[in-house]
Amino acid sequence: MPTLLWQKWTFWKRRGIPTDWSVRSGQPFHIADNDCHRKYGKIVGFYEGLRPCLSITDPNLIRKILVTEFHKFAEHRALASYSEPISNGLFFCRYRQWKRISALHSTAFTTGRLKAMLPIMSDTFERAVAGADANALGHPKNNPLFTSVKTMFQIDQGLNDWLVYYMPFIRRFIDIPFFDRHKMQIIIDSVDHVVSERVARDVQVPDLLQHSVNASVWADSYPNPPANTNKSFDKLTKVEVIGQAINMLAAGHETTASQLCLITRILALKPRYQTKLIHEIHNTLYTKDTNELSMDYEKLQKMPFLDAFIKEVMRVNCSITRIERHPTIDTHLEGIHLPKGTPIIIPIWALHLDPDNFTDPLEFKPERFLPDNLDDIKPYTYLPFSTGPRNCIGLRFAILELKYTLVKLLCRYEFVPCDETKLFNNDMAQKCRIFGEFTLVRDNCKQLAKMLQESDNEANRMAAAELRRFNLSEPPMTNSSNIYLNVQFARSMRTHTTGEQKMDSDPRGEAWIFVTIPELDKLAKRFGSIFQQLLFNAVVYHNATIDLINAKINELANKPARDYHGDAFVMMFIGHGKEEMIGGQCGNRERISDIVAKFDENRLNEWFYPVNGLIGHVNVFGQALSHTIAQYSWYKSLYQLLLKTIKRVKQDYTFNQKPEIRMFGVDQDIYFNPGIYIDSDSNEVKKKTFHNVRP
Ligand code: HEM
Repeated sequence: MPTLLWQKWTFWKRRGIPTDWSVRSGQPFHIADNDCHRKYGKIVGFYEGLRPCLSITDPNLIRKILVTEFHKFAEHRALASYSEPISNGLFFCRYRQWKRISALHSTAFTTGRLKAMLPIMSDTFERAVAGADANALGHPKNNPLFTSVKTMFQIDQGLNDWLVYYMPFIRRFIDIPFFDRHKMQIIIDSVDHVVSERVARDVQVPDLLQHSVNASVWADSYPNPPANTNKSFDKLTKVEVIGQAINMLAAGHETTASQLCLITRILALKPRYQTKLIHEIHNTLYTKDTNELSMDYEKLQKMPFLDAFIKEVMRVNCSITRIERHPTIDTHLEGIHLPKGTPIIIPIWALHLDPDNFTDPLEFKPERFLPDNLDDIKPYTYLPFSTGPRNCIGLRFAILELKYTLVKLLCRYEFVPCDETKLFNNDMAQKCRIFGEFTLVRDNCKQLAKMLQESDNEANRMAAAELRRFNLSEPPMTNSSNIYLNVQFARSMRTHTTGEQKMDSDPRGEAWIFVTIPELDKLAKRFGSIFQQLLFNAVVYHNATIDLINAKINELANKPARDYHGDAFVMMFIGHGKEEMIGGQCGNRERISDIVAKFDENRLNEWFYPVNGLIGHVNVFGQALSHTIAQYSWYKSLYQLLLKTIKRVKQDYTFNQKPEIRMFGVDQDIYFNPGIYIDSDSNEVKKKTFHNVRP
């Protein structure tokens, strides 16, 4: 026995392949897969019980497995048992059956068919939206089909799943179903009913199910078989038609639904993408003459940002996080001997998060998929739908469905976070750093953590934990040269005089930072970095003279308002600040208040202008600011400067909202509103929502 175990569990070691010995069971696949590749590299072995499995993120090997040597690696894992009708579905069936069924479905998603499906999509969308309005989806439990389809793939890691994965040979003796029999029966009955109705009434619906029905022997038997019926052997049987239908329901429902879910969340949390998409919708689908929006298949293909956005969503959140191939014969892969049936895992999520494949893989950056950058995507590193002969058959349909639904939704709704919206972990960490950065004093940090902890909001409690963790870190981040600030939610900006202004354009606007003395260059850069992370186009003018400042201000003053595409404008002067003058060593001096005066409210009023169409009204405002730095620059350290600023913040709580940056100028303060504020009545931390005006 020990020899047998030794023999089994040294399978990968003997082939010189690193082995992941972590206990994978209990962990979601995508996490276990990602961890193991980050730790051991691109080819990693592990064991499911005694069975050796190989996980691969090497693009060259992936190409071989999925494309060039597909015939050797064509099988999926036999998840469904033979007694389950879904075992006849494309995804689950064995290679021989798969070849026949996939050939019959090869024309299921041609452009012509997709176009024919658009009216069905439209109808479904309208009904879904009507359902949402009437709260019909508020009680999904009342709809057994909906609940069964939705929960079908929620693998509960119960005994059956465990046996299927770890002791598949047991199925030779007992029939172990992979899917819940009761739920599956509900789906089977519904599909059977629909198909029987269609066949009996000889109805043709331009959808996928019809494709299977038309390719079946079943179709020939109701009610009058066509005279020239081709009764060839390759037709689908009744159980195969049902198998396809359940398969498509399962493969097509949760996958697209979960993408749409994440899309709405991203849009709510990163509103700049909402603005960008609306712009593109407006530019592509809006016809000025008729004042109408019209969408069709071709137009949807001509929206590069929409395409890139959806691709990036599917990079960070691929619905299917790993695919598998099992060799159909004993074979070799780059010299590695693989016995027939060895599970080969291609962990799509780990592939998408590999820094070798995508720079800053945790950052959400749709720009990676814009046409100009597509060449940077290495082949076989981005596989949300897999690739090769056995890739997702519904790929084109799914993308069309996502694009269509998203555009329709954006034309009607704006997505805003609500109290239940969980922040992304990444955002959370950054948010906490912001507080850490700007509250500085550890007691403040603790106080804030306490307040967040005590609020009854899950997201706030997570933020509290992160904040505490941050607060323990040594040395304090405030002394680091890298300001790590990312106010994802900064959606408004205000100063003493302007009141709150919407600020969610992309970019938010311009930030011009003039620094007049070389000793303060570093500080200016840091503020430049802050504004950049606040999504401004930030420019730092080093060695700025008053002449340069005036020249830039004149340039701005003469720029037509319509040429300016941001919501906010910030000008910051960093200099000696002595007697509220700016200039220092670089030349003549000028009172900051004189510069500010050039940007008085009257001038700014000209910058408010309406834009007709989808976007609604965009408020553009500019504000000249000078900053505490002008007054406190002799502290020469941002840390001390901010300490001073915080002291002022504490002294002067004019607004009950906790500003992320509050800068004291000669006569202006500035607030970036991240969306979190302290409610003065309840003293709770709350999240604020802003509503854009849409027609
Ligand atoms: C965002 C949506 C979707 C994603 C991310 C997705 C992804 C995938 C992936 C990764 C596979 C595995 C391919 C492989 O093993 O190499 C797959 C297979 C499959 N998908 Fe999709 N899918 C989506 C939507 C759909 C839709 C809408 C349908 C049908 C209408 C569909 C039908 C199928 C079928 C039938 C298979 C099995 C293909 C075969 O084994 O030949 N999928 N999908």
